[in-house]
Amino acid sequence: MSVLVTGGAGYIGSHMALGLLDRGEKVVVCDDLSRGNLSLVPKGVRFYQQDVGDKAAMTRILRDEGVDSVVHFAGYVVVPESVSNPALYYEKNTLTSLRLAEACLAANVPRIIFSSTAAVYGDSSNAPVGEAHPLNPVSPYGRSKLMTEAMLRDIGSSNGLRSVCLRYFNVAGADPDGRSGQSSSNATHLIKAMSQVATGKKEFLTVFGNDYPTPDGTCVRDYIHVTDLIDAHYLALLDIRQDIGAQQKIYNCGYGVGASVLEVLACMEKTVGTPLPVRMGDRRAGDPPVVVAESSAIRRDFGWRPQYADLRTIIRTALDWERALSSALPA
Ligand SMILES: NC(=O)c1ccc[n+]([C@@H]2O[C@H](COP(=O)([O-])OP(=O)(O)OC[C@H]3O[C@@H](n4cnc5c(N)ncnc54)[C@H](O)[C@@H]3O)[C@@H](O)[C@H]2O)c1
Ligand SMILES: O=c1ccn([C@@H]2O[C@H](COP(=O)(O)OP(=O)(O)O[C@H]3O[C@H](CO)[C@@H](O)[C@H](O)[C@H]3O)[C@@H](O)[C@H]2O)c(=O)[nH]1
Repeated sequence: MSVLVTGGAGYIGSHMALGLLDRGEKVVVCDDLSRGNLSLVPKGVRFYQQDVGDKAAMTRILRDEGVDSVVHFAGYVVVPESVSNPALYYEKNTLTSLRLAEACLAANVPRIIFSSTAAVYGDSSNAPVGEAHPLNPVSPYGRSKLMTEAMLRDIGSSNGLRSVCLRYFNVAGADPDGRSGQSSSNATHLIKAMSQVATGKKEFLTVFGNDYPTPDGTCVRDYIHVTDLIDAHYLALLDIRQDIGAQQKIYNCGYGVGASVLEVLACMEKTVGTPLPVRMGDRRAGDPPVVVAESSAIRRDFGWRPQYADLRTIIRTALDWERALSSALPA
C-alpha cells in the first residue's frame, strides 16, 4: 500500500514525502506545480503532475497506486491573497478538497489527513487557543479551511471517510539534513522573508504594523519547525490506520510559545551577527494580533514530542536552506 501526498512539490508536502520515505513507506505525490517546485519532490516517489481537484483522474491514481491513506497538503496558502481574491481560495482549498474526498470514496480509500490551520480561530485575544476555542476565521483563507473540515466531518459521518485535521500554527524552518526547505521566492512568510533579507536576496524587511495590542506592538505567532510537524503527521497516520475512535479527529500543531515579529527579527539578527535593514509598514489585511497554540491534546493522544522547539533552531535551519538554495529554482 502507498500513501498519497498531495502538494508534495510544496514546502511542507515535500518534507512529508521525505519523512515517509525515511520511515520505509511507499509514497505517491500529486502536485499541479502551480505553486511548487519539481526539484523538491524526493527521488523514490511516484510523481504525477496533476490537479487534485480532478475527481476522475484522482480516482484512477488512487486505484492504480494502491493508496491506503491520503495526506492532503495541496492548496493556496497566502492569507492576504485570500482577502483580495476569496473565490480563488474557495476554489483551490474548499472545492478541490471536496473533489478529492469524492475521489477517495470512489476509490475506497478510507482515510485522509488534512492540512488545516490556526487561521480557523481568528482573533484569539492573547490566550493560547485549544481545539474547543470558538471558530471565527478573519480571512477567506481561514474560512476555506474551516469549510473543508466541516465537509470532511459530514462525509465521514455519512460515508465513512475517516479524517484527521491538523491545525498548523506558523510552520517554519527546514529539513535539518538540508534536503528541503521553503523554496518559493515569492513566499510571504516572515521567517522566509527575513532569510531572504539576511542573504541579500531582498533589500529590506517590512514589519506589518507595530500598533497591535501586544507587548511590543507587533503580531505574536507560534512558530513550529516543519520537521516536528511531519512527526505529528506520521503519528496521525499511525493512528488513523487503526480505524478506531472518532471518524474525525482535530488537533492543534504548535508549541504553545509566542514570538513577536520583533523578537523573531532579534533572533535572526543574532544568528547572522548583524542588524538587518527594516522598515515599519502598515498593518496587513487579515492578520490577527496573537495566535498561539494550546497543544496538549496531540501530545496526550498521539504522544507527540517535538524535537526542534526552539526559535534559534527554526531560524538557523531556514537560513541554512536559504543560503544553499539554488538561484535556478523557479518562483
Ligand atoms: N506554511 C504554513 O505556515 C501553513 C500553516 C497552516 C496550514 N498550512 C497548510 O499546509 C499546506 C501546505 O502548505 P505549504 O506552506 O507547503 O504551501 P506550498 O504552497 O509550498 O505547497 C502547496 C502545494 O500545493 C500545490 N497545489 C496547489 N493547488 C493544487 C491542486 N489543485 N492540485 C495539485 N497541487 C496543488 C502547489 O503547487 C504547491 O506545491 C496548505 O494546505 C496550507 O494551507 C500551511
Ligand atoms: O514580511 C513580513 C511577513 C510577515 N510579517 C508579519 O509576521 C507575522 C507572521 O506572518 P506570516 O509568516 O505571513 O504568517 P501568518 O500570516 O501568520 O500565516 C501563516 O500561519 C497561519 C497559521 O497561523 C497559516 O494558516 C498560514 O498559511 C501561514 O501563512 C504576521 O504578523 C505578519 O504581518 C511581517 O511583518 N513582515
